[in-house]
Amino acid sequence: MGKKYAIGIDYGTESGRALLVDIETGAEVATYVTPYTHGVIDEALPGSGVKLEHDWALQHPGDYLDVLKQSVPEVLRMAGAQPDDVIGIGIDFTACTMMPLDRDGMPLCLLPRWRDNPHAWVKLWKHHAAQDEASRINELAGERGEAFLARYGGKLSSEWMLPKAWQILNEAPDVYEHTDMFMEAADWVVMQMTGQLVRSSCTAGYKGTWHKRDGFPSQAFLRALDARLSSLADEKLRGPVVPLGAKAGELSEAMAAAMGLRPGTAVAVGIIDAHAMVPASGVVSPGKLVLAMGTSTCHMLLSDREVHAEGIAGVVEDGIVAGYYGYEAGQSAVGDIFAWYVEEAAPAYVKQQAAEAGVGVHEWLEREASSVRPGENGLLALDWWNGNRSVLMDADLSGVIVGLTLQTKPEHIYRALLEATAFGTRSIIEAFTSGGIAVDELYACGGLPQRNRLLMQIYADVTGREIKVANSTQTAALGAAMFGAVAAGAEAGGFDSIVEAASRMARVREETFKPIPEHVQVYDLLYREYTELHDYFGRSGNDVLKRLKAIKSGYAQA
Ligand SMILES: Nc1ncnc2c1ncn2[C@@H]1O[C@H](COP(=O)(O)OP(=O)(O)O)[C@@H](O)[C@H]1O
Ligand SMILES: O=C(CO)[C@@H](O)[C@@H](O)COP(=O)(O)O
Repeated sequence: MGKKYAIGIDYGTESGRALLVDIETGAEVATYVTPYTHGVIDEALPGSGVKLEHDWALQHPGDYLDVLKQSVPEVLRMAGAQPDDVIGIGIDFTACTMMPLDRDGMPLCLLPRWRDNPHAWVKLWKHHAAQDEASRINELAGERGEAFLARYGGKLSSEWMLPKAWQILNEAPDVYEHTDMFMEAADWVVMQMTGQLVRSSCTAGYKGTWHKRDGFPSQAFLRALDARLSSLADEKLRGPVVPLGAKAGELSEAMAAAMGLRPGTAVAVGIIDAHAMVPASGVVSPGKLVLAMGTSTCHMLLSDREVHAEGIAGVVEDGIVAGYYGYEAGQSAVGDIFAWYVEEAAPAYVKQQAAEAGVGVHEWLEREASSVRPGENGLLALDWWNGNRSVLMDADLSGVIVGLTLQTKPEHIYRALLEATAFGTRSIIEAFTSGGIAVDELYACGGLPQRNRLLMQIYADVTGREIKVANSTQTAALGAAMFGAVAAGAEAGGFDSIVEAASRMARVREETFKPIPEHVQVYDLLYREYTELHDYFGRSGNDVLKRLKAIKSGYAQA
């Protein structure tokens, strides 16, 4: 029998990547990235040029289909694989990345009547303009003692489905009215491939406030929020919610032709990108915190107990691996903060010296920052460049750096930003442990661990824990491919469970990052200061960040 492959397609923030994986060995045979033509739309709509307000982040659904049509044939070509060799496809996606569809499943933004209306477009996970709606949902759910709230750490994020759908209703009631269904992009792409309306229990559970036994928030709650919302769950979020690991359907004739695959190939239920990385890091049992580190960081943990605590962005039964409660927490910006510094704030001489040294700006800054000892830069930063998703769950917060002097150098600031994200991760670990969920080991995956060794050493030093690193550089795509192999099933040459797939296809590197005791000591002191600053700016010690935002928003509305 010839080789059998699964394809994983990872839909990130800026691009989509297909990965062809050998099912027998987990070897990553070929990978191809298709950048989204329209990227992240955060200033003006393509075509019409309609301006967007602060905190908006949209995408073009056509870009997702381009990934299927370009990246998939390309990996087959690169590997010299035949369509019959591919037994399953899985996709992972950023979430909550949602869109309004008409009765034919067409995204409204693709229809001439709606394309000039920003609310007709895909709202990307980091669209943060629904904070008012999120705050009101949290307030009312708290007053009514709604059971769902506790599963989301006491606060829904403005990134989640409910605030985003309500923002559409508030600001564009005609778009809301015309919407037949709201759908996660992950589910929409699966529907394009298979023709089946299937909602993933992972996206619905973490981002749609859906629960295995209780379903979506009740009609009574939705009505109390806004009478016009009362049928949201029954109508616009309708459709079967299907568990992870299941087959969503089979590749249609038309899509098989477009993707260069065999019609009937098994297609898995979609999964959130970060969550796909858990089994792809070899983690299928409790106590192992997985840090999916990229543009943002998501922290995932399995447990056999359900607890509710501040700082846990979501707990979903069977949400990652069947049989366990899957916990998620997260930082809305990590790599994005470093990118901001490199692109917007690093002085020209840094870029010039990096170019002269023949290295990238990140690499140059990493090298310079490596010779700064912990605490030596005299700086401390709060990692809220894109708001705070755990522990405070507040998109209106913004970044802070204290301790700047005339002697401060770019590498000092860069290091302070790396450290700030590590402190943010430590506060999430402490939220888990003080909530009663054990964190015994740390696993890192995603794009960052492979790119920045200093960052990983700082994480080991700040957390005081050894960090294992997933072997794959495309952890999310590997996880998606593993789910594709499970959707195909053992009879077709795949697997019957994700646990089996992980034992065959996933592994960690031999090298780990170990904490350096002297660094740990200094970072313990600095973490105490971080916590002070965190509570001062984040827990109403001083609302200056919100007042600044209000003044800024005044200009946007003028
Ligand atoms: N050497 C580096 N050091 C720190 N951050 C980096 C480095 N190279 C890239 N980044 C950041 O990593 C992020 C991309 O991470 P990746 O995991 O590839 O993407 P995504 O999270 O969208 O899937 C970007 O925000 C980028 O700025
Ligand atoms: O919110 C989640 C997962 O819950 C992610 O999709 C989101 O943070 C985006 O992740 P990336 O950093 O772009 O991989």
